[in-house]
Amino acid sequence: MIQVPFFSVRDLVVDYGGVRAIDGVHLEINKGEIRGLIGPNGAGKSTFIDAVTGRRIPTAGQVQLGGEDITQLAVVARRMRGVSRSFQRTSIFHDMNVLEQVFLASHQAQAKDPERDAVAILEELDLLQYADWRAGDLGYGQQRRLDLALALVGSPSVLLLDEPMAGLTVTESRDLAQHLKRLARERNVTVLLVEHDMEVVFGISDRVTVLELGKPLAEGTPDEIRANPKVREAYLGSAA
Ligand SMILES: Nc1ncnc2c1ncn2[C@@H]1O[C@H](COP(=O)(O)OP(=O)(O)OP(=O)(O)O)[C@@H](O)[C@H]1O
Repeated sequence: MIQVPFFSVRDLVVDYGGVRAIDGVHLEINKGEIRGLIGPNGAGKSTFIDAVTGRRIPTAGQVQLGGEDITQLAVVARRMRGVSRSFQRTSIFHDMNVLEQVFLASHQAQAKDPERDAVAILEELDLLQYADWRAGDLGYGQQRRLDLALALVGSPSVLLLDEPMAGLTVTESRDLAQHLKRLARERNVTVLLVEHDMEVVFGISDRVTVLELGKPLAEGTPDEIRANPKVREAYLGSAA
């Protein structure tokens, strides 16, 4: 039996005026898979996430979810179909308390029972003990976990994470990575992880795609990508 990929992007092209930021990217991800997306600065990773989530309509190509073409849908319509994201910088509200903002986000995402959804997510991310804290009083590692909580409300089926470990210590990064891996498995979420911390990407991804100047350079298991001479030359350098 042929398995139809749960999530696919076909021949994607994205231009910013005269700059071609994504130039023919084709990518297929199975349900529940964690896919790492890496590449040097300016490779097009954030642009790729913007095009998949509807923040930027592509010049050409298609985005499909569960066989449905969602390329022309607006951000909110995609979120309702289960496409969620986090941003490079945290998008939390510092003056609002933790539970309140996860509850509101859950309500907005039209979860069946927003309060139950919010409490369950906070518990899974070890944040429930801070439920009545002002978010701005949390440590930075906890704030990034709150970011992940906000992206997980309403049980999305696809989660696109743009550098969720940015600014974290090594211990905090490893901790967030383990939470992410467990949540992806338990909730059967398909994850696209853009991250500069290679240990995290290689440690939790099922497969890794490498972009260079908007084009796909390589795809494979973490071991295959580590060993790929093209990738080592273009990106990982002698540190690989
Ligand atoms: N709003 C914009 N207007 C014009 N060009 C842009 C815009 N945003 C990004 N670009 C260009 O598109 C290309 C891809 O940028 P993008 O931010 O997607 O790369 P990235 O791989 O996410 O980089 P980084 O790792 O630094 O976040 C770069 O050449 C960048 O300069």
